[in-house]
Amino acid sequence: MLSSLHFDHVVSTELFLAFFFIISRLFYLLVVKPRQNNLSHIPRPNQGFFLFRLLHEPTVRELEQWLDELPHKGLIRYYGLWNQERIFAASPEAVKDLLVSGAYQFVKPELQRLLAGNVAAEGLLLQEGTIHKAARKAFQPAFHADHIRRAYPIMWETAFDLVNAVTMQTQAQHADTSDKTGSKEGIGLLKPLSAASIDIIGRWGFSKDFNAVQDPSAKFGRTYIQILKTTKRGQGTLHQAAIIGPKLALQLPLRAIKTIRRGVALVVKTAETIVQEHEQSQDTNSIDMLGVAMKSGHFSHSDLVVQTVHMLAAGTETVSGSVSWAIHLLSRHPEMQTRLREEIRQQLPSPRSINGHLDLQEADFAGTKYLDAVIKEVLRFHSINTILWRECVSPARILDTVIPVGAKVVFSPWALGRDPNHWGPDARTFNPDRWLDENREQGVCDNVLSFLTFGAGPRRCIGEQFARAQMRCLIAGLVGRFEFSPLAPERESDDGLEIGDQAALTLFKIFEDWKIQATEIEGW
Ligand code: HEM
Repeated sequence: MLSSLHFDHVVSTELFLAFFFIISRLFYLLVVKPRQNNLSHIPRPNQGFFLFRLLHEPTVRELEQWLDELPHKGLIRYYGLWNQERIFAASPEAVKDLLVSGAYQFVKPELQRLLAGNVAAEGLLLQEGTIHKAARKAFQPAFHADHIRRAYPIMWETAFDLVNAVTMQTQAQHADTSDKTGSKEGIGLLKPLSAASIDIIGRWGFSKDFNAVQDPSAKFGRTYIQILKTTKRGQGTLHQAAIIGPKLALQLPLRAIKTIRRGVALVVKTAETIVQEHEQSQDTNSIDMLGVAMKSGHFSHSDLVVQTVHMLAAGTETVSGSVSWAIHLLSRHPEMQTRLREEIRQQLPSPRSINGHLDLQEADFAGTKYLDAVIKEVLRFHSINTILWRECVSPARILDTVIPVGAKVVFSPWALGRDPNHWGPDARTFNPDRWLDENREQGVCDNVLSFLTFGAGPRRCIGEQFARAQMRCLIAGLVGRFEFSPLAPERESDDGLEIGDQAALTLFKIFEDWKIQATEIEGW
């Protein structure tokens, strides 16, 4: 009896100590640690009592609001999930210190490496230091202007496939509604757009025809679209995963995680086959992206497999998402859409008219000034990357502030690209003409580092010109042939929060059920 009492006493003391330890640890992590650095001079917005926002990670909307309302000298400090401190590089000068001079002192944080590494593999985007520098140098020739120029016929051919796929959807929709009320259901554009970006990188990058647009049931394209697809429920799960920590979340027996793992296994297997085929090929003049990277002699077999998986991820959703934004915005501005269609029809041959050899070249776009202005404006107004992250790994300076090791620093292509301080009072208006107006004071913006849609410095997007070229072809094909209009204009806005998830950690993810009305316009 006595020993049992003694045992109970010991257990309850241990429980009490464990409880006390957990509470003090939490108190230290949540309350003491966030205040333990010398960054308190950086202005901070009023975010309310910390217990009420413990599970909230501020969205790009909040960053934009703080840019407007909080007097600052280029840095803003705020608290995110679990009261963890973030330093927001809020001016082009601060961004320069972060991304240009401090490119290798600020690395991609663990969260991003874990999430991206599970889908996109540890390729160029996630490599650091000297390993990154050498890999980047080896890849650079593959993205040279001459090499991108050769991609135009491939991209135009894919745009042609895309136009046909959308035509089939609109015809099927008409057949469905012909005997009913004629109600508008719209078509889903995201899937064929994702398929087009998969086909383009397959054909240009790896000499591989995934045939994802023409055959939506083809296994590779179908699986890849499934991995990257975004639903409201899926985004909810992702937010919960961020709360409990991605390491733990990735171990949970969730259906979404199993689907992603299965999908990624197929992608890795496909990449392995692609690399093997290249290694066995007798064609020593191979000029696709992988062939050029192989010629550098820098990469081992397994490096090439990783980089192949990686390029597929980096170069698909970003492009399909940005084209989706373009179509959404043009659908809301019919006068701009008509002007663009007229230019496309005047300057470019219809994909239908060039039977057999769809041989469009970069030079054909010499006269499409308005198309290029629309693309620039879409990329500025709706950067697909909302907030990007860094972690300080060696003491560094941003402006006049010493940033301690371990600090999380963010920059926001979305918010800075729409900041009236750098783009003028109409910064939050979609206006492609700003890129054509030679009379604008100070040019389009006062500092090139206010445009961060492709990042900046030595880690700037290597695929930028390839992405811009794809946008030219895909938008020209679609707008040349179809008139797009919103399904429910009264519920939509240029900001487009209804078509995707702005709270996603890095990318603005377009929902797979986003629909739009498309009508074929004869004559091209
Ligand atoms: C509209 C389309 C695209 C956008 C908006 C975009 C945006 C970006 C941004 C912002 C970064 C820098 C990320 C950071 O600093 O944290 C980046 C890096 C990168 N992008 Fe893109 N990208 C696009 C298309 C592409 C394409 C088509 C490819 C390749 C096929 C590609 C490959 C990469 C790679 C490999 C990196 C890492 C570069 C490095 O760290 O050296 N991207 N991209």
